[in-house]
Amino acid sequence: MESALQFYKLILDSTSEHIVVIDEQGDIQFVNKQWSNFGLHNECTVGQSWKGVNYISECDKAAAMGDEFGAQAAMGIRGLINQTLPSFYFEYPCHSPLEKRWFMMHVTQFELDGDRFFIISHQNITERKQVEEAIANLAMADGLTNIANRRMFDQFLNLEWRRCKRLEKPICLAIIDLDFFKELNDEYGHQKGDECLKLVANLLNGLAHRPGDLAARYGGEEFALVLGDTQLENACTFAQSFLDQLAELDIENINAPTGTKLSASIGIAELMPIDYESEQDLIKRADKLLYKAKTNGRNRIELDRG
Ligand SMILES: Nc1nc2c(ncn2[C@@H]2O[C@H](COP(=O)(O)OP(=O)(O)OP(=O)(O)O)[C@@H](O)[C@H]2O)c(=O)[nH]1
Repeated sequence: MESALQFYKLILDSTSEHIVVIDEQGDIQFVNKQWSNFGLHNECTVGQSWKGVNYISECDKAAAMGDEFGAQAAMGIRGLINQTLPSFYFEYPCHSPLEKRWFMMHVTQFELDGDRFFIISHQNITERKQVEEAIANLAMADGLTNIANRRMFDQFLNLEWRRCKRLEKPICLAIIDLDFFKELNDEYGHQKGDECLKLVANLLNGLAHRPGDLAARYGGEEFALVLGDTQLENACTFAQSFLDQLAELDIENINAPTGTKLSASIGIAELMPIDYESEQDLIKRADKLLYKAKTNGRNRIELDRG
């Protein structure tokens, strides 16, 4: 009997999952070695001295301190205890100061001599999450310039528009189009054109500092700069700084009818989202202003406040 118990304990201690078993009140009845070790290495005192500890109360305490994952865990476990859920599973981040980590929590149950017990296992799924994040980033980045692509731009602008609406703050959008880029491609080749697009993307990305800012490739030789919670005057300063830096790069475009260097035209619109239907109003305005900058001679900024 003793050796059979030892046998099963060794199996549970050898698995990579962190396992804890609780009773119907939430009191911990068993933990495996991985669970204790995780507590030990993460300054969690419950890991070693788990006897008499109520797991659900620990989740509730974490939830009360603002940990939404603690709240979710407690809700799932209670769902099994109340028999409103057959099993429960969720994924949560658990980052340490040194590394990003994610875990999957899975709760199942068993009965012994009329008593119900609940097995809560935690599995490290960091590698899978990292792959998912990398794929998501690839889907959001422009393949040539590595800045945000159109899809990312659309999502970001929608979120930022809604944030500024809630805050009753203005939002600016600058659409930037390189002048006579066809002439540059035709004269110096497509590869040189690609290099220029990367340089331009770098300049714009350097201007997007705050969490509400985003530089994106909007189309072929068109870029966009979203500046949330920003006044038109400040957006104009950014745009002028971009034109100055582009001029400093001194990129030849010998056949451009307006000069011999690569330049850009910019349309900037500022709107208060609370006064408008959607972010499409902002795009339409910035587009119109870009058209105005093109027809007014290029290498310039046209701006307007709604
Ligand atoms: N090298 C390169 N060129 C691109 C890329 N995407 C778009 N283009 C080129 O950008 C040029 C855009 O031409 P147009 O729309 O006529 O615009 P433009 O010559 O810049 O003239 P304006 O905008 O009127 O000043 C075309 O020659 C496209 O082939 C790209 O990824 N790489």
